[in-house]
Amino acid sequence: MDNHWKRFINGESVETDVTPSIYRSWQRSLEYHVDHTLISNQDILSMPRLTERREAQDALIRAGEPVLPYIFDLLGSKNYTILLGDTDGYIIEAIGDAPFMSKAQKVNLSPGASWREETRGTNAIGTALRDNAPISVSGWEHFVRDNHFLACWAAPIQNTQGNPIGVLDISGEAGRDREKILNIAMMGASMIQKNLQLFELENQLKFYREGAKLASSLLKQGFLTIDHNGIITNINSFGAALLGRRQEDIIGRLAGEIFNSPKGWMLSKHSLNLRLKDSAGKEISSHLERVVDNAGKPLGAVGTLQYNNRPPVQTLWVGNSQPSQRILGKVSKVAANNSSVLIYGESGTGKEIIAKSIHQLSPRREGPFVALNCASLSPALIESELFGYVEGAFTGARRGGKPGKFELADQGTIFLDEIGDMPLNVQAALLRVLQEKEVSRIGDTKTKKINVRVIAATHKNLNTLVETQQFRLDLYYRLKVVTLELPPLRERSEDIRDLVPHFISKTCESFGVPLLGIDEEVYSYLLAYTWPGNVRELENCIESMVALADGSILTVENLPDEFKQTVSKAEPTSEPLLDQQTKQTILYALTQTRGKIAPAAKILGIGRNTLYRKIKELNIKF
Ligand SMILES: Nc1ncnc2c1ncn2[C@@H]1O[C@H](COP(=O)(O)OP(=O)(O)OP(=O)(O)O)[C@@H](O)[C@H]1O
Repeated sequence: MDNHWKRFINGESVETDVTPSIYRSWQRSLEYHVDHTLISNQDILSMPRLTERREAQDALIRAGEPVLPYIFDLLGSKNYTILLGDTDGYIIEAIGDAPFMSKAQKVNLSPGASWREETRGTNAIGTALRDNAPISVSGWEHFVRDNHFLACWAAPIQNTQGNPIGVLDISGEAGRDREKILNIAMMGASMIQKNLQLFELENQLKFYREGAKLASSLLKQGFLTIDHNGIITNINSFGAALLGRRQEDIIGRLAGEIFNSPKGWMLSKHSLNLRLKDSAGKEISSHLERVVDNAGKPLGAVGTLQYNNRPPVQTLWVGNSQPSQRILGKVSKVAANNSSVLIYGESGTGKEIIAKSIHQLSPRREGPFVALNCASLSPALIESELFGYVEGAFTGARRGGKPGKFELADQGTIFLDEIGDMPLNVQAALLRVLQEKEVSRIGDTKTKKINVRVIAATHKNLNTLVETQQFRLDLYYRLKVVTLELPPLRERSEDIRDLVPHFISKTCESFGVPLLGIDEEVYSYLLAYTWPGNVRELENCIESMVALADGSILTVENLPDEFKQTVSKAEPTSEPLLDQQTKQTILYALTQTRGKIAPAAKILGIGRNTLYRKIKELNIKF
C-alpha cells in the first residue's frame, strides 16, 4: 500500500485514499520542505540541553514515572518503546525493549530528539501534538521513507483547559494491531494527566496547610485544627500559651482530653462553645466549628481560643459589699483612660488584684502587666530591675544585659507595689521616665521610647513621707492623678461570706481534693476576727483549714487557734471583744512602723499620747 505514499510524493492526488489527518500532515510536511528520503539530524539536543529540558519538565516526568513501565507490561510482548515527549516534541523519557530501542535510535527515535512535524514530517508524536488529538501513524504513513519500518501510536497529554502539555507515544515494528494500542496510549496519557492533577492538588493542599499555619501564627487569638478522628493536628503558639502548654504537647492529642468536648460531638451537626481555664485559673472560651465535605460528612473542625470577654474584674475580685461595689465602680471608670493610679490599702487588701483588673479592663489589656514590689528589693537592685542594664554596666551584670520592667511593660501596665519604699535616687529616675516617656538602661547612652501606664500602691501614708522628705512631692503628684482606697477587710466583713467559699474551692482545686463544705459556726469566728493581714490572711486561714480537714466539712476544729480567741465561748475573765480588737489594730499599726509610736499613731488616726495611754491600759507588749 506504500503506493499511496509514492503517488503522493510524485505529486498525484491521493486525498480520498489516505486518512484525512495523515493527508493533511503530508501536505504540511511538503510545506516544511522535509526531505522524504533522509533521516534529519536536526533538532537533537546535547546532553546538557536535554538535562535542562528534563528539569523543566520535572512534573511531567514524575507523573509519567509509574505509567511508562505499566504500559510496557500491559503490552506483554516485547519490541516496543514507550516515549514521553514535551510540547516541542522533544523525547525526554524512554523505556522499552533493547533490540527495538537500538533500531529506533538509528532513526533518532530516542531521548534528546524532537519529533515535531517541521523536522521529521508526519509522525505520531509530532502530528498528535499538532492536531492535539490521538493518532496512529503506521509504516508508509510516515512522511520520511526511512521511518516506514515504524508503527507508532501517540496521545497528547492535556492540562485541565485541554491544551497539550506533552505527549505519550508507543512505537513498535510496522504491521501491528492499531486500534488496541492507540487505546492504550490514550489511557496512559490520561493516567499521566490524573497524576499531574494530583500533584497540583497536593501543592494546593500544602499551600493551604502551610498558609493556614503561617496565618494562625500571626493571630492574637488561639487557633487550632482537629481532624475527623478528633485529634488536634495543629495549634498556634498563642493558643498553646493560653492553655499553658507547649504546642508539641498538644498536637497529636485527642481534642476531648484538652477541651472536655463531649464524645461524638463532630457528628452532631453543631458548633460547640466551651469554657476552659488557663493555668492561672482565668476563664478561656473556645469556639469549635465543624468542616464538612459535600455530603455533609465531617472532615474535621477548626477552633478559636480566647480569654473570656466578660469583664475580668468580676472574675478576679470577689466580694459584693458596699465598699467593694464602690471600688469596682471606680475601677471600671479609671480603666478607660490612661492616667496614673495610686492605690492605698493595708497589706493583703487586694491592691495587686485591683491593679490587674484596671489593666485588664483597659484598652491595654492585650499588652503586658508587669509587677514590681519595691519593698522586696535592695535599693541598688530596684534601679536595675526597673530600668535594666547593659552588659558590663556593673560587676555581676549579666552577659548581653537585661531589659528592665519598664521596657518589658511597654504598651502595657507597670504595677509598682510598696512605692513608699522606693529610695529617693530611684524616685528621681522614675520621675524622669514618667516625664520623658523614655527609658535608658543603666550604663547605656541610648534611650528607648516607651508607652506604659503606671499603677502604684502603698500601705504607707505618702503625705507623711513627703512631709518627712522620704518621698518626692513632684513624683507624688504624678502618681496620684487618681487615688483608690481599699478598705481593710474588717471594714467590709460582708465580703467574707463570698471570699470563704471562693478560697475553699480555689484551695480544693489546687490540692486536687473534692470540694469541702463549711460549718456555719466557723463564720461567727471569721466575722468577729479583725484580720490585720486582710484578705491574704483569710486566704491563708482557709488554706490551712483545708489542709487539716479530715471530713467533708470544715469545722471550728480545723480553725487555727489565733482565729478562735475572738469568739471563744469565753471564760468570764476574758477581755471584752472591743478591747481585743483595739489591741490587735494597735499591734498591727506598731508592726507596720516597726514599733515607732508617732507614725503608728498617724496610721491609727489618733494622737501620740492617746496611743501611749491605750498601750498602757490594754497592756500591749511589743
Ligand atoms: N477581693 C478579692 N477577691 C479574691 N481574692 C483576693 C481579693 N483580695 C485579695 N485577694 C487575694 O489575697 C491575696 C493578696 O492580694 P494582693 O496581693 O492583691 O494584695 P496586696 O494589697 O497587693 O498585698 P501587698 O500589699 O501585701 O502586696 C492574693 O492571693 C489575692 O488573690
